[in-house]
Amino acid sequence: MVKVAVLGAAGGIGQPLSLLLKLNSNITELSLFDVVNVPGVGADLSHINSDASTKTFLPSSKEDKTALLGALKGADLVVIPAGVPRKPGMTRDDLFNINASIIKSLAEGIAESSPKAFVLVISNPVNSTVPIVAETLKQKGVYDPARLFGVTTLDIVRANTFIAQLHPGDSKPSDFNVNVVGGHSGETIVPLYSIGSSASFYNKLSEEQKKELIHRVQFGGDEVVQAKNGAGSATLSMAYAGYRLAESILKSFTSKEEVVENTYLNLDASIKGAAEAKKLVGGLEFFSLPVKLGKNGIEEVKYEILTKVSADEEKLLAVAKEQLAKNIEKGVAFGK
Ligand SMILES: NC(=O)C1=CN([C@@H]2O[C@H](COP(=O)(O)OP(=O)(O)OC[C@H]3O[C@@H](n4cnc5c(N)ncnc54)[C@H](O)[C@@H]3O)[C@@H](O)[C@H]2O)C=CC1
Ligand SMILES: O=C([O-])CC(=O)C(=O)O
Repeated sequence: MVKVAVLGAAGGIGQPLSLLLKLNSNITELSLFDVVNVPGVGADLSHINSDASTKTFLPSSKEDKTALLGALKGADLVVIPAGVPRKPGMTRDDLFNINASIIKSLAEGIAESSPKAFVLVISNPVNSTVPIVAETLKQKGVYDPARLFGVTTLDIVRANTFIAQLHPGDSKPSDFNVNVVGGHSGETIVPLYSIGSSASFYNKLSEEQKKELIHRVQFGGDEVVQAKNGAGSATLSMAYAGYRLAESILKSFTSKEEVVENTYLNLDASIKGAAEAKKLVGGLEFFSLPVKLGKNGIEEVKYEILTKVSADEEKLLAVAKEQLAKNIEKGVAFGK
């Protein structure tokens, strides 16, 4: 029995993400929460003849907390794409003022109704919203850092696609699983193309092409924001990426093989490898890195990758760390 709750289920990401989750045979119950339109989304999905049951929860007023608490009750995994997306000319940090309080109130609901759930945070700015959730759960005395995941999977998905596009004929996107570390906005996103199966392809590029490729991964979100021209940001590719992380987590419960994904996590000393990682990232409390997944959440941080980076990547990391420190501080201060 696996219950998954989607908070913000009627949105641009929430709808296709809920569709993908409805198709997952490991999920028995899908719980859809939003402040608008969610009954229609639920009715539509409920006709699909996959086995997960579908329930919807819509608050009757701003003060009504029962819908959220009902949606979350007994949830094993909670995915949060609730909040506002960017318009052209905005940074992810510009979303902080609106999304920070949305995230905080949702985290309070989680603390009350599903304190043991795995929480996957999609809402931007991820660099700050994840610390907000951590602080909120800490205050409520239910925080387990191994169960909190900032969703940065879209950066990896993009990094794989964009390098393959530079080598048409001799590679395809599915050949790659590029490590992208750091955070999830602009220069805090650091693709480590020099490591693993991407290295030989990356090394064939000119210096100019390398720079352009890294910039494209760091600012890939802007491409979609501009193309949508005021109608929002990435939703379909994001639903795919969020689903990939959720699916991997569920798979890790029963898999005999190691399941590893990248996530923006709290480098808390209770997690194996986190103290080593924290030292390597200059003491930052949050950072996206590959982690080993399992029944209890994040079982181990694969920090070794940080010891293998090239001199150029080291420079990118220095910039990322400086910006991340500010984003984390802002989230922690708000969460408190
Ligand atoms: N982590 C990542 O890689 C990515 C993150 N995002 C972020 O995801 C968020 C959602 O994006 P979209 O789905 O495109 O936006 P959207 O506006 O289409 O959908 C957001 C949904 O959240 C709902 N919502 C608002 N307040 C709520 C609350 N208090 N409780 C529950 N639901 C609430 C809205 O009613 C709406 O249905 C944005 O913050 C966006 O920046 C987007 C793409 C990639
Ligand atoms: O760019 C945005 O605002 C949405 C996002 O996080 C992404 O597409 O990576």
